[in-house]
Amino acid sequence: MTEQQYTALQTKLTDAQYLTCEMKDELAVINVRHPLFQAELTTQGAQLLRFRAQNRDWLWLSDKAEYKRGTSLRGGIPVCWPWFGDAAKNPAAIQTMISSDQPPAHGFARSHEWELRSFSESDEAIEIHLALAPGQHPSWKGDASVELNMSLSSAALSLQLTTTAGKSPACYSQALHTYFPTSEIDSTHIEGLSGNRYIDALDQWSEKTQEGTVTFSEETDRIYTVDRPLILTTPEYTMRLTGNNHTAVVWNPWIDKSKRLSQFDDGAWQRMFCVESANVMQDAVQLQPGESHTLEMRLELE
Ligand SMILES: O=P(O)(O)OC[C@H]1O[C@H](O)[C@H](O)[C@@H](O)[C@@H]1O
Repeated sequence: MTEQQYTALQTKLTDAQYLTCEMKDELAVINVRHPLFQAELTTQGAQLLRFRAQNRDWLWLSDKAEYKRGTSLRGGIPVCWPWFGDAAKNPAAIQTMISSDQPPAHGFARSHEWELRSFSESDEAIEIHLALAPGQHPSWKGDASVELNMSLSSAALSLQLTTTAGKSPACYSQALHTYFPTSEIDSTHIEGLSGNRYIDALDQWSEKTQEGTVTFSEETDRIYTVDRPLILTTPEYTMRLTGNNHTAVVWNPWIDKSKRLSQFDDGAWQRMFCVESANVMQDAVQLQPGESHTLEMRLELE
């Protein structure tokens, strides 16, 4: 973020009651200190890093997270857009939009600076609206724009990621890559996927069917078909995850991959898991010029 952008951010927040900003190492951070909940987000990537309400941390953030320009922080909710994961694994229509030989994993939105467009505050809730300006992304030929709305309250955390096609059609995949905390991965499970098809990225991308509850006992990297609310249970909490997406990625790096991950403690796989609200593979989005699509996700403690 340039000095000019940071000054603009400070000016926008001058009259805010519960929002302040500061520089943490290389990144601008917005702190939310509401009587009922607290949060922290970076304008880079429009990444929510922490959310605390009802005496619980709802998101996991790595102890080794680095506030560096051009790199997504490990934890919170990175925004993956306009492709998910390895670009080469995306549908052909998405790959043709990419103009780089070495496209970054999960697209570029998570490592680019976003702009705080507006916010609103009340006794119960705060809304924060951020946007990534179109036309400044060397690795992509598209001209679509993307905006993220965060709705924070003590009852629910909800995000809406809206893409609007420009003058040309848009085809993209995306995910709100949520990191959840747990004190014990062995006692953590996900309900709501039984009987659903999934692609196992760790078994040559073969298709399988989920039988019963999803538990973690090895490295896990799967793209599930979703058709109902997901219930996440850890020793500390039960959370309900809903949305309008038809795919979700479930991920835990387990022991070996943890050692290779950036900003990640070797033992951190025991204390986190990801359930990513996504539109990937067959659920990728196609828009005609001027059309919009919104990916919605909502979290509530049970
Ligand atoms: O390390 P990152 O680029 O942030 O990716 C972290 C993880 O994201 C997703 O869950 C993918 O399915 C995984 O294959 C990947 O390892």
